Amino acid sequence: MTSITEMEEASPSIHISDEWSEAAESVAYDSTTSPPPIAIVCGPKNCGKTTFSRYLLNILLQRYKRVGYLDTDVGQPEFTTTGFLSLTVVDKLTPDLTIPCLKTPERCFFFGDVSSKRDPTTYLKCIFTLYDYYRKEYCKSDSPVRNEMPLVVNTHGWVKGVGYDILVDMLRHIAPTHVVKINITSERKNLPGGKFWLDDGYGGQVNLIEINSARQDSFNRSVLIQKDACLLRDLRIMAYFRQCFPSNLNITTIKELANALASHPPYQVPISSIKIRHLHSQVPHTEVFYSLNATIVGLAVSSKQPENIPWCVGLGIVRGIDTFKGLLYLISPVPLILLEKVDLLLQGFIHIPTCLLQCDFVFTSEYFSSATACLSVGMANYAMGMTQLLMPLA
Ligand SMILES: Nc1ncnc2c1ncn2[C@@H]1O[C@H](COP(=O)(O)OP(=O)(O)OP(=O)(O)O)[C@@H](O)[C@H]1O
Repeated sequence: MTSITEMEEASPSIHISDEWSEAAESVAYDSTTSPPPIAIVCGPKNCGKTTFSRYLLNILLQRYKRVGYLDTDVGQPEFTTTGFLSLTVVDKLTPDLTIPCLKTPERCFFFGDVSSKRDPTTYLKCIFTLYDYYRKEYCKSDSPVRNEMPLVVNTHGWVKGVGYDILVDMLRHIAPTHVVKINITSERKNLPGGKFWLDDGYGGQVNLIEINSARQDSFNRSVLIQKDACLLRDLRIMAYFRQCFPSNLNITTIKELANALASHPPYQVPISSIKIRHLHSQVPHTEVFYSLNATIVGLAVSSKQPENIPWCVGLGIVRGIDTFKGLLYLISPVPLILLEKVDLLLQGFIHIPTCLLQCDFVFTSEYFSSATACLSVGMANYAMGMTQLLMPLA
């Protein structure tokens, strides 16, 4: 197993100050919390929340066999692509803290947007449901101690206005054992001091640990790098669909990925077997297929209770729709065994990266219909794919 020293050597550009390492140790080895700790990491945008959360995850893995990671940063999640809210169980150290990696979450929801702004209520409902699932599965009072699992919650950096209210609601619902608050030098951008989310008179036990964002040298210069959020999102989506192909297949450029996706045999999904839901917009009934073609959709399993948000198993690209045959063609790395459970496609605002579309990844110019069957270069690619027929979904 990789040790922490090896890990720090593997990511030399990451600076772990004494303050950071003491904070992580005090969460992991806090003797006052007999059940495993539940730690929320919060602070303004780009202050190092994700970097600290990853580091904390590794420190906890030295003591616990596995650690839960509740990712509430819907714009730039750690182990999934943009638009997801997820609970992932991690049982291996991350060797390089600078490289994000995709993991299959234990449970996830497709929120379908890069920010919670458009629908804070649903956003919070997803997070509360994920947290309640964690409590039910890993904090049962009658469960053996070894089944208990600590939890790290990474949060979004929107800490003013509605973003602040959302964070307070999250903190109150989760009632963590530890809150790690990261401050930056620009004080007005920081969260309020103290246990800002608690009402006066709260009797519960919570440890607030305040730390500063990382500084790198004797001049106390910040190491924070402004990220290109759009680029990171696109890279995440491309890495996700790269999983459609074996890792030993030589796909190193965006063009190669676009070509590979263009000739990848899609799944055939009978339109009659699925429902379509638009998450943040209303689409007239007659436009549903137009709006779906050449888009990314969340692949979900609808719940028997309509008030419940449907669990999601992954993403797919709608490659084309043939209304004449009643089939929808879908590309997805999700294994067939999981896809068979999918009966709901969720459409949000997560788009196919433009750089992929600028290459050879051509779509049918419009969805098929009896009246408008058309043949284009894209169609030829597409038809080639169809010769290697895949199982239809149940
Ligand atoms: N301790 C550190 N050492 C080196 N670089 C760091 C450190 N902390 C943060 N950074 C760099 O600063 C940038 C922002 O860090 P990070 O992504 O962890 O912040 P964040 O608070 O999660 O951001 P956001 O609010 O956008 O989600 C990243 O490029 C990261 O590599």
